[in-house]
Amino acid sequence: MLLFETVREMGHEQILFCHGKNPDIKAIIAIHNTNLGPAMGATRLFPYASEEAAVKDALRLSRGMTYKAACANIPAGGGKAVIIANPDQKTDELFRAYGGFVEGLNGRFITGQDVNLTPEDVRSIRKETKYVVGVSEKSGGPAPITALGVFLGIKAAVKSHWQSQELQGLKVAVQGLGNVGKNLCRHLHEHGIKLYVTDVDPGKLEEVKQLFGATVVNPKEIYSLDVDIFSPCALGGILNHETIPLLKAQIIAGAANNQLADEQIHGQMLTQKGITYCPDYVINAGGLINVYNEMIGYNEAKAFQQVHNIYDTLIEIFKIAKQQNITTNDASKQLAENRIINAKKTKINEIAA
Ligand SMILES: NC(=O)C1=CN([C@@H]2O[C@H](COP(=O)(O)OP(=O)(O)OC[C@H]3O[C@@H](n4cnc5c(N)ncnc54)[C@H](O)[C@@H]3O)[C@@H](O)[C@H]2O)C=CC1
Ligand SMILES: O=C(O)C(=O)Cc1c[nH]c2ccccc12
Repeated sequence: MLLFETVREMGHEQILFCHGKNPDIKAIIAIHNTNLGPAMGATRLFPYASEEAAVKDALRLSRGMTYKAACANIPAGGGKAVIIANPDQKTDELFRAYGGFVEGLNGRFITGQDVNLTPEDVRSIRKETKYVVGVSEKSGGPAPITALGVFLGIKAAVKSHWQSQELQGLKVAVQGLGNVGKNLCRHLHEHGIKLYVTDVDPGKLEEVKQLFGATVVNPKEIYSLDVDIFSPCALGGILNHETIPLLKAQIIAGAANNQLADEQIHGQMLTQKGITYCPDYVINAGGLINVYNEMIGYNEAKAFQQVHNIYDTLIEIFKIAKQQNITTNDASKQLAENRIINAKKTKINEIAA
C-alpha cells in the first residue's frame, strides 16, 4: 500500500501509529478532517489479518466519520482508531497505554466504545485521558439512538422508494441483533413489520424470536430472503460481488459501518438493480449525535431533533441522486463535502472580519 498516495487521495490530515513493548500495543489513530471541529470516532479492537487491513479500516472508518458529522450537522471532524489485538488479549494496562496516546493528541481526537470494547475497557482508557465520551449512563448509551435513526431512515427510504408512509405488513431482514439490531427490531415490530433475523449468537436469536415474533434464519440465508428491506447491523463489507446478486430487497437501510465492500463498484451495482441504498454514515449518525450532545451537556430535546433530521437528510440525498443520476453514496459525499468547504470559508471569513 502506498501510504501517502492513499491518504492524499482520501484526504486525511494525520495518522498516528502507536506502539509500545510493555504492554505490547499496536494501534492506529486516523484523523481525517478537523475543519468542522475535533475529530470524533470510537475505538475498535480487532485481530486484523494484516497490518494493511488495519490501516485500511482506520482510514475508511475515519473518513466515514467526517461525512457522518457533516451530514448530521454536528460540528465535529472525523477520526477513528483501531487497536490490533485479539479480544482475549485485552487488559487494563493495554487500554491505559492506548489512553496515553489519545491524551497526547490533546483533544484533536475524541473517542469511545466501538466493536469489541466494553464500558469497562473505556473506563480503563479514561484513567489516562479525558478525551473519551459515551460512558455516561444519562443518555442510555449511543445504541438506542442509533437504532431510532435507522428506523427513521427506513421510513425515509420507504417514502422515497414507494411514495408511501405505510410500514404495516412490510418484511424486513435484520443482520445482527446486538445493541443496535435488537433496539431496531423493537421499533419495527411496534409498527407492524414482519421480522426475519440472523445472528451468530443463538441466545440473541431466541430473545428476539420471543419478544417480537421474528423468524430466525441462518447467517448465509439473510441476503436472499424475499423481503422488502435488508438492514445490515453487524459487519462491514457485506454488500459485495457475492451478495448483491442474491438480494431481493428493494431497500438497504442498516447501522453497520462500511457496508459497501467497494464504494464505487458496489454502489453502482445497487443503483443498477434499482435498490434504494441508505448511505451508512448518514443513517447511522444517531450514535455520534448522542455522544456529541453528551459532551456539550445533554439536552434530550436537541438530540432527539438532530436524530429526526436524519429523515430529511436522506430524502434530500435521494433527491440529489435522482436528479444527477448518481449513486446515493456519491450524493451524500457531495452534501458532506459542500458543508465542509462552506465551514472552512466561514472560518476564513471570521478570521478576516
Ligand atoms: N452502537 C452504535 O451506536 C453504533 C453502531 N454502529 C455500527 O453498527 C453495527 C452494530 O453495532 P452494535 O449493535 O453496537 O454492535 P454489537 O457488537 O452489539 O452487535 C453486533 C451483532 O452482530 C452479530 N454478528 C457478528 N457477526 C455476524 C454475522 N456474520 N452474521 C450475523 N450476525 C453477526 C454479533 O453476534 C452481534 O450480536 C456495527 O457495525 C457498528 O460499527 C454504527 C454507528 C453507531
Ligand atoms: O458512528 C460511529 O462509528 C462512532 O464512532 C460513534 C461513536 C460512538 N461512541 C463514540 C465516542 C466518541 C466518538 C464517536 C462515537
